[in-house]
Amino acid sequence: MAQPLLDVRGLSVEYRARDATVYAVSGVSFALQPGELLAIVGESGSGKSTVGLAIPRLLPAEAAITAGAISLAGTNLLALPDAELRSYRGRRIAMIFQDPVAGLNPVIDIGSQVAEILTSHLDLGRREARRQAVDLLYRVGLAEPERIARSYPFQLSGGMCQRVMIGIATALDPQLLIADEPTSALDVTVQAQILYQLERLRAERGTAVLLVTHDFGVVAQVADRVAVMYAGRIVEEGPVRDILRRPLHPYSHGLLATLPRVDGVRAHLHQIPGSPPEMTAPAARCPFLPRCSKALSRCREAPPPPLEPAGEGNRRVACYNPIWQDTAG
Ligand SMILES: Nc1ncnc2c1ncn2[C@@H]1O[C@H](COP(=O)(O)OP(=O)(O)OP(=O)(O)O)[C@@H](O)[C@H]1O
Ligand code: NI
Repeated sequence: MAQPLLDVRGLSVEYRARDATVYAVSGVSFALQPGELLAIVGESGSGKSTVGLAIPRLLPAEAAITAGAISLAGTNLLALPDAELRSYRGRRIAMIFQDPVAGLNPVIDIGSQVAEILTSHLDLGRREARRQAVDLLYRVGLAEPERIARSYPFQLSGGMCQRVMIGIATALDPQLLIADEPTSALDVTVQAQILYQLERLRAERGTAVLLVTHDFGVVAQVADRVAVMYAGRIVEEGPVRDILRRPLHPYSHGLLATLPRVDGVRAHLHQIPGSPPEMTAPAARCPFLPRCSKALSRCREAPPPPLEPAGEGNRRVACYNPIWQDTAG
């Protein structure tokens, strides 16, 4: 296969607080092709956002990338000088987050905020930037872009603000959009509209999207592939359809078993008995072991590495005793 757009290999991230170190991400690897939408799904604290923030090197000061490599179109982002990295952000890699209002300046009208990203990176006059800003607002599905451009964030709904954020994030046609829980704060109808925007972006502009979510319903709607995270590791990765139909890791199996089958009901992932381990020491055994009904003695010896099950091209599972049966229903 051609060189992937994004290649994350063996990424490990620690947070170093005064009294403890949190091993937030351990040996995470995945690749993303242009125009592909990969979802990272997992419970709160599993390390999803840490992975998303590590890519454009936006982790807080107490975080350290202790192992691994991250490359975008062949360029090693971890070795990129700060000045170059800054020009990568926005231009090649963009991010959107859960709270769009927090990302907007409350005292500047929307049109100026969108125009600002254009004029700061491109050689455009004010008038032309404003015109392109209005175009951009239209492109993200805002019906009255002229009026929206004159509005202030408090005059818009959360869904409209998230559309504006998608417009700002994609104004410069980035190769990669990292979207961290972009719809969690929105109600279900609006959520679907925002997901549709992401879907269009990658279909029409070939933008690769890394979508961080705790919601398997969201994954099922838009992702091509999914990486399931548990306690800082990817426990299973593969095409969404395959994983939904036949999850191999006992954790993914449990997650999907708790998913309501009725459409429109939002599923959350906190329903497997037990809780994830503290991540204050490097894992010496499979982190899912205490909650696993299928554990073998070798699961105590070391965390299982990602394995490619025979006959399951395109899939990886970090488990010595995967489940080989379809989900019921
Ligand atoms: N600044 C920090 N200092 C110390 N520990 C942190 C810091 N940020 C995150 N952590 C810890 O790192 C682990 C991974 O956090 P992260 O935010 O990446 O998880 P997440 O999967 O995105 O969770 P959520 O769904 O709640 O957003 C958690 O145990 C979290 O408590
Ligand atoms: Ni998060």
